[in-house]
Amino acid sequence: MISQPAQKYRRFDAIQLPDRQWPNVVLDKAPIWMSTDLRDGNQALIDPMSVDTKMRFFLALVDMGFKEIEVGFPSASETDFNFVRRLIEENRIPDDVTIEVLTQAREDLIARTVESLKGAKRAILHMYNPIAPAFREIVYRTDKAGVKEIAERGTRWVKEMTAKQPETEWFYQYSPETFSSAEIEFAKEVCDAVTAIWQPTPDHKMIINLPATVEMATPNTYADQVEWMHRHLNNRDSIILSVHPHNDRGTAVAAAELAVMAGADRVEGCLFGNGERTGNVDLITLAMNLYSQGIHPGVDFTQMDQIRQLFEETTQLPVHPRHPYAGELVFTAFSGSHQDAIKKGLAVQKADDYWQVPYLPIDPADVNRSYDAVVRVNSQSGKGGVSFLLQQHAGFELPRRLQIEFSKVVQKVSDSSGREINADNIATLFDKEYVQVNSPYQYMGSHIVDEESHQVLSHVVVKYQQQRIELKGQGNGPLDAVAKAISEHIGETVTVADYHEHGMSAGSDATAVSYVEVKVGEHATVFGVGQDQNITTSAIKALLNGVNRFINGTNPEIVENVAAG
Ligand SMILES: CC(=O)SCCNC(=O)CCNC(=O)[C@H](O)C(C)(C)COP(=O)(O)OP(=O)(O)OC[C@H]1O[C@@H](n2cnc3c(N)ncnc32)[C@H](O)[C@@H]1OP(=O)(O)O
Ligand SMILES: CC(C)C(=O)C(=O)O
Repeated sequence: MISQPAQKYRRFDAIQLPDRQWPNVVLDKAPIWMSTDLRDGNQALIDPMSVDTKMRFFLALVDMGFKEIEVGFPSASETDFNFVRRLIEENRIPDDVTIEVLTQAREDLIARTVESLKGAKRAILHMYNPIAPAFREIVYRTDKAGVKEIAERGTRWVKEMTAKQPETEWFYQYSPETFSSAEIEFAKEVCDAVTAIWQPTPDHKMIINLPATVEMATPNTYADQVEWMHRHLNNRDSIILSVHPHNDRGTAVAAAELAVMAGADRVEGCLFGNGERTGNVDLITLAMNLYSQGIHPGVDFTQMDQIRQLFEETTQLPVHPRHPYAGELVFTAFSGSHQDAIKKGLAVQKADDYWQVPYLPIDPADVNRSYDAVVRVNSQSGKGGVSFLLQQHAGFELPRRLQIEFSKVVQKVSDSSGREINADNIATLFDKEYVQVNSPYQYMGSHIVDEESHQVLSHVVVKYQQQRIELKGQGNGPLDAVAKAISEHIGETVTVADYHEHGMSAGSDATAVSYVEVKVGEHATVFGVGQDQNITTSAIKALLNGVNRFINGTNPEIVENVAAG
């Protein structure tokens, strides 16, 4: 980069439109969409699509609900010509879909284009020629009158040649290419001249398409240009005003949205923003932005993952994992506070209420993504994410303090590996840490006697140092009685600080899970978790597991005491 960019680059001169109306417009319906994936998208690929690949893409676009599809540049290559022929001859174009093809304003190319469409029921013939100063001077070496004449002459050829194929219902689209950098009055002059030749009517409109062939300025500047044309074009009621934003400055989506507010009826673009250089405007983001505001876009991206796969296979281009609405990671939260808010939001979100889950602009289920993928855990995650995954994948509903305790266990593992830890690993870690803790006390069986005095007698058989021993205790409930029995054996008072339980699944396989927070002497509490078909047994196991964890982890000298008998 140079230190004085002003010596090399000029500021773009915005048009003057002080009475602009578009900032106050609220969008309440979708524009007409035109997919140019098979033309502008295709011409930008390293390896352009074959006829078969184009057919696969075309049929997918039809399934998504696109009604206007630019299928190629048939005068440019045999592939595109043959593709158009196949579409027509194999009757692949549904009655409510109109195909479009592009041509330069050259007689031979227009003739070949019209020939490619023989037998089509309906077609949009799209002709373009550049009109901006740099193109006039550098590419055409002509003046304004020269490029206007190219547009007029081309339109006359299109009119004459299409008239000779009356079995097709023809629609004409004209693009003053490089509109974004052209003098606005001159753009109008050329478009009006073309319109005067074609003579559209309100019942049979033509399309005037205003390309930001290269995105030149901020989106509000493009919106001003579009509003100016919308207000000044002749025969506006006979014109479908279309926009074709490119993404050179990374603001094509905003430019398209503001352009529609400024009066555009139609938007041309590509899936995932494919197209020349930095791409055409991304139709998926545009449509989903409308959807997220409660406006149905008229195209359907429910099968988002399949659409992404189709796109990647046919274009050989990867979709960025952060691509709005579609990327692999866009419904995923790693960070603790996000996970916490999402988990709470999902828990209270009602199916028939307005969507308001924090951090998720739309319901992932609407694009066939599952909640499972929403929360992912690494060293930036907190208790919310960990317990959400454990609940989703293994059914455990941890009490709050256990959530806090276990998330530290998970964080230790993810911190030391430096990697994401998935739901299966979390479930395994939980099982190992809290449930399968069979030493020094391994539960073998129990006998609980409920006396009339409301005192409970427990006899718990455990395996301890390779031997079966029986621990006996008396308390005012089964857990209390077992706690007393263990207290006696380890020589420290064991109490139950907190207790939670829930069922794990319905039917004959139903098991109960118990979470017992154990306090030994004056030490900090620890949790144990037990699972069993019998709820009392699950609670006793949880208590033993808590004591085992305490002995193993917190207080090794008790192990020695216990071992010494
Ligand atoms: C912004 C866009 O995306 S526009 C679409 C761009 N897409 C494509 O170009 C893909 C397909 N194109 C092609 O394969 C080729 O350009 C072809 C086959 C159509 C034509 O190829 P060629 O005849 O070799 O011409 P080429 O494309 O190089 O064009 C150069 C000539 O056409 C003229 N020309 C370029 N665009 C246009 C136009 N829209 N209308 C009229 N003439 C044009 C140029 O001034 C130049 O004329 P010159 O030879 O007298 O100097
Ligand atoms: C042909 C036109 C519409 C085009 O692709 C562009 O200007 O980007």
